[in-house]
Amino acid sequence: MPFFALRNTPRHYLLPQLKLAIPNPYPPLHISIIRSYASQQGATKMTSKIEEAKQSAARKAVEDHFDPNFSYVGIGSGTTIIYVIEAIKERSSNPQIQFVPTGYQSRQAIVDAGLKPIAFDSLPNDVLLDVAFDGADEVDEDLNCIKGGGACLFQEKLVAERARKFVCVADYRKDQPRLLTTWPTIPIEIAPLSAPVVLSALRALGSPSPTIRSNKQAKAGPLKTDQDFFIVDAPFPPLLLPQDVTGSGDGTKFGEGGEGKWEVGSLAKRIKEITGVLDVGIFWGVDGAQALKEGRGKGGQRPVAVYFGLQDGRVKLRTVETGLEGRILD
Ligand SMILES: O=C[C@H](O)[C@H](O)[C@H](O)COP(=O)(O)O
Repeated sequence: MPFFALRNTPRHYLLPQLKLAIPNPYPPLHISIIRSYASQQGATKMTSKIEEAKQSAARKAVEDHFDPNFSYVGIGSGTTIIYVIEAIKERSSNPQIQFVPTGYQSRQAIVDAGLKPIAFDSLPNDVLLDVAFDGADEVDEDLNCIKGGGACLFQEKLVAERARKFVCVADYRKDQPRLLTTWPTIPIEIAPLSAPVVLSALRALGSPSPTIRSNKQAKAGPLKTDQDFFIVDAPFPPLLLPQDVTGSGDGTKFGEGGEGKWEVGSLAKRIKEITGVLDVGIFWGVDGAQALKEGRGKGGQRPVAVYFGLQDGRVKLRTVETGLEGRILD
């Protein structure tokens, strides 16, 4: 079904319809041969398409939001941010710029690129970062993000909130109408001792099977974050936006967990309230531009702009103004 045909459909009805069935064009006998060849070829092609998409989005984001005269720049974590650093290096050799990392990997990447790192807690009190760049695991229509797929979220949130603007860079897979459309779980950083309490609180909120993330080798036990904490991955049904939420006939507010349905902000708040939770991998609320306008003296968790690298090499920019459709950049 073409997307434009769905545009007037209320979003919470639309989500299940996006799971399209793809017919198999090959007869059964040929399937295994084709599969092994295609999976090798396909995986390589797919990976390079994704990497190209990340790189072109990073280039555009840096072109639009980085100025070599900046003093402080936040650098997120993950695979996409490496292309951001690369693009910054191409544009600037100003040794005065200080780069604020969001964890171990991020700091290493800054140092490896020959840039100057400064720890978050060494920043002068009155300083706001000129910009913070970071990736995301999924971004919804209102630019709320899921982050923490690579186990970094707490420091990323600190840095995003300390920046005048958070600019997000991602590939086409992350561009979705609602959070938890294709990304399956909400990453949550917790104190190890609180694990049983947090898991049962999450079940009570409607998450069917929250799990503690393991290291790649399961025998190495739970994965530890940069804070030496655990990550819990909690599945929930796709998250609603405020515009999806309507009062139901019996006076209960839709989006507060009834029938397992949650609105983004309501769920983020409820999870954050659980004792033992350091932070939640939902970046929501005001963005940097709104926060500064309201005189909050700090930035916001939500990006002011998201650059998505597309499969065809172009880049799509989404802001609150462009809506889900976004704007294709030249
Ligand atoms: O935990 C990791 C961070 O939140 C990343 O920014 C996020 O997972 C996106 O990572 P990538 O750029 O590798 O897709």
